[in-house]
Amino acid sequence: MSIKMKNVSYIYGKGTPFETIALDNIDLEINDGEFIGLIGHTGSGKSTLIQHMNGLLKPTSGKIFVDGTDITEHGVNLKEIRRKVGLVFQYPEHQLFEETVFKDVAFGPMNQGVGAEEIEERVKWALTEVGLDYDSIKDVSPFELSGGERRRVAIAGVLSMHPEVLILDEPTSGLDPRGRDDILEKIKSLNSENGITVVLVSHSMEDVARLSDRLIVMNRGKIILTGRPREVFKESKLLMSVGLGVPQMTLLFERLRERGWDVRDDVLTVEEARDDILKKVGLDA
Ligand SMILES: Nc1ncnc2c1ncn2[C@@H]1O[C@H](COP(=O)(O)OP(=O)(O)OP(=O)(O)O)[C@@H](O)[C@H]1O
Repeated sequence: MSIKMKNVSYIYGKGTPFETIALDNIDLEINDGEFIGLIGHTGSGKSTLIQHMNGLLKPTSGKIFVDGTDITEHGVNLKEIRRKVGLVFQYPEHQLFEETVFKDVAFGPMNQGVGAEEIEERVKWALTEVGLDYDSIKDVSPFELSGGERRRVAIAGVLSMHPEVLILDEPTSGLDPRGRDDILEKIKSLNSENGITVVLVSHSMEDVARLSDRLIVMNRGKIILTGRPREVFKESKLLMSVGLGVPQMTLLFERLRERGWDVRDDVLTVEEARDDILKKVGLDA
């Protein structure tokens, strides 16, 4: 399923002294089946952008088309759009509230009037997709689970709606390295095996470089760069100028060290650091 934005702007607190232009004339096209990595410095507009993709926020001006339907028009079935375009917020496990894992994952389809038998099938499928064992976890209270398991249950709660697009805002934050890799692998397979279009918001250059077909780089409410990871990382000076250079690379090196990699401390230039990153994520060919 495709998402298209035309001249989209969004202003928080319009007409007040706190007015902030969070999106500034965005033109964007996400194609069916793509895996998009959305990156940008804190406050660049990533969260605001993704909330426009399923109609949670309405643009101050501009148009948004989901599968050809203009979702900014009056009378559009936004409930159906939100089913098709699933949004996983940061720390989604904070929104778990039911007594059992089953009830939590079943909540969305139940609200849509899906029949009991199909709900059970969907819950089973969604929990399996995120790497949890249905039989042993379905009757457990989400509050008895580990942080990583709760995160998976929350993602399963969006998957049970059978979305065609899955948007995730920093789905790995706060997880340990193994938990992070495991969740990212599942997300990648939802894209490559099930054909779900994915938009992944991440501060990890390593993750987006490895997983995405295409990167979108935001700065101050604008898209300043888009392209295949290899093309985007070539623009090291531009990335540096918008605060996306050295700190992310430092983080990447820390992560690689955590995994026992022998990482040099003496990276002197951005170009060297970039080449190192490209090599480590296998994009140096
Ligand atoms: N509810 C709000 N009210 C007013 N201003 C807001 C609100 N939410 C975000 N902003 C402002 O809009 C701009 C874009 O914020 P947004 O949260 O979309 O950025 P982001 O790239 O997702 O940041 P982060 O990486 O920290 O999540 C920032 O200047 C932010 O301060």
